[in-house]
Amino acid sequence: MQTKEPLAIVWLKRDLRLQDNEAIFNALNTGKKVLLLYVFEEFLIKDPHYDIRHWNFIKESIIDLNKELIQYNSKILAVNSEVAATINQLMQHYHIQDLFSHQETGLLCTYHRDQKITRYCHNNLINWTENIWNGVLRGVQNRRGWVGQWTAYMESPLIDFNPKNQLLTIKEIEHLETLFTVTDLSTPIITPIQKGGVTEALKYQNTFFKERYINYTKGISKPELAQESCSRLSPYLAWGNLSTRQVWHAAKNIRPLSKNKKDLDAFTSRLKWQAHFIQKFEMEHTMEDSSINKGYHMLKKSISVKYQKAWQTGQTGVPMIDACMRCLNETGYLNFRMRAMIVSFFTHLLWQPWQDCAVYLSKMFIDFEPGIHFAQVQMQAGETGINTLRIYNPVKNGYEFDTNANFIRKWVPELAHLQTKHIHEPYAMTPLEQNLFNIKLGVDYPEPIIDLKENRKRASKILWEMKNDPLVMQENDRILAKHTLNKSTLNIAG
Ligand SMILES: Cc1cc2nc3c(=O)[nH]c(=O)nc-3n(C[C@H](O)[C@H](O)[C@H](O)COP(=O)(O)OP(=O)(O)OC[C@H]3O[C@@H](n4cnc5c(N)ncnc54)[C@H](O)[C@@H]3O)c2cc1C
Repeated sequence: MQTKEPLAIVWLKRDLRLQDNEAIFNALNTGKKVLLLYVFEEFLIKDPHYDIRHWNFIKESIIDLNKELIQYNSKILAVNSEVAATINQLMQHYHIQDLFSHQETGLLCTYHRDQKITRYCHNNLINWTENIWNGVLRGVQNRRGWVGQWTAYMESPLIDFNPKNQLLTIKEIEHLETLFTVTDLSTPIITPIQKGGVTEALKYQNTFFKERYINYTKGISKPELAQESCSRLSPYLAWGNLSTRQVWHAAKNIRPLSKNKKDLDAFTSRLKWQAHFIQKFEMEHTMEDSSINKGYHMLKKSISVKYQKAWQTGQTGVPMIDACMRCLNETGYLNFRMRAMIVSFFTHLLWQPWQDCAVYLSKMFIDFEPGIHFAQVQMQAGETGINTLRIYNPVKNGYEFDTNANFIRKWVPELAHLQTKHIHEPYAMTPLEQNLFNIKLGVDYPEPIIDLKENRKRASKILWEMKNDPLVMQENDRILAKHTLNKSTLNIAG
């Protein structure tokens, strides 16, 4: 009987890079032949949190990796299948005892899939080694010592990619492809959404550290300026084209000569927030569809399809909200403050459940990262109990952060010809002014779908009262004990 050649498999997920990839490093360390595998899983493709834009980003990332892998005469095996079924097929040709991947802090459906894979590996005598993802720790009960461990992880050396002829060759992979439905990796060439891949990620990183970061704090809340002055690294971090540790090291390297250390430090502190929120989700996975503070489970809101549709499509009659939603739908990006504002509008002013808004936004954000996303949506909805309740006034935010209304002009072109004050508050125009400026509210642009002042009052009253509810307060203590960090440790200096 012919013996099969041993093969170690790297199951790529949200770690679509070769450098500083511990799963690949560990697989190569076995000394065996190594296959890099990406499985496009049907259950995830169909999951309501995901959109075609995410799968295109992943495909672009794989194409980019394949370009890099040509020099090693290899490529990624990308198939439409299930992970266990894929390994089963591969076992027809190879002796498989080793599977490597990063730990995933993902949706409940990926947790259940991982439980299945654990059983599968156990039954098939496969060792599944999962390594830490960006400093997020598994199985911890509280945050004692967390910052120290996270910092030590970030400060540790980057891992080099050095395959020494171990990767399966292109020819061998093409032979394997005959066993599978191979994924069609083609994607639209021109798109307003950030493209995936390490090459793109490095372009954003390099331009940011070269000059863009200088305006980081000045621009972070402004929807137009933030597009330039923020790093725009979030999708590359979320899908792992870059590890957080790579970005951390790059920031540290330029710091000694930087004349804008304040901006640089404001940026690197966000990298710590990233892990902080994902860690929270890792320790509180029910946050995907229930409020972390159980006291808010009694808060019931009735669903309005009309309101939700108007919000999703940017037709609420509140220009700043409509501009944000249209921009997000088209580009997959919004800066932090505007994300917070659209959540507040949906949950407070439209009085809709945060869960519905979380699902829609996860589809639209090209950087959808479950750990950050659910925690942030709940925080902005005011359902954590421990955070300050903020009900954003979209008109005030418009005047403050889009002072000349350029952002609204761009995304709500039907208002572009108006004077700035009318762009911010078109509903305040008299019939005579509407006539004069050639616009008819309710025809050319919607009247506001709600009364901003009244709805704000209602939300404020209910949510402030709930803060004193005994269960909310009891839950506050639990959350603080389990998840909070010393505030000063969230800022890094030097
Ligand atoms: C309702 C809501 C949902 C969000 N959902 C996501 C999400 O799914 N994925 C995601 O990456 N970010 C999310 N954020 C956080 C933040 O808005 C984005 O990370 C940021 O706008 C991305 O742009 P950037 O890469 O230019 O950020 P930069 O300001 O340049 O920050 C650098 C990196 O730090 C991390 N970061 C920045 N701000 C935060 C924050 N407040 N909390 C945690 N990490 C942060 C991100 O990884 C980001 O790429 C959400 C915020 C809100 C209010």
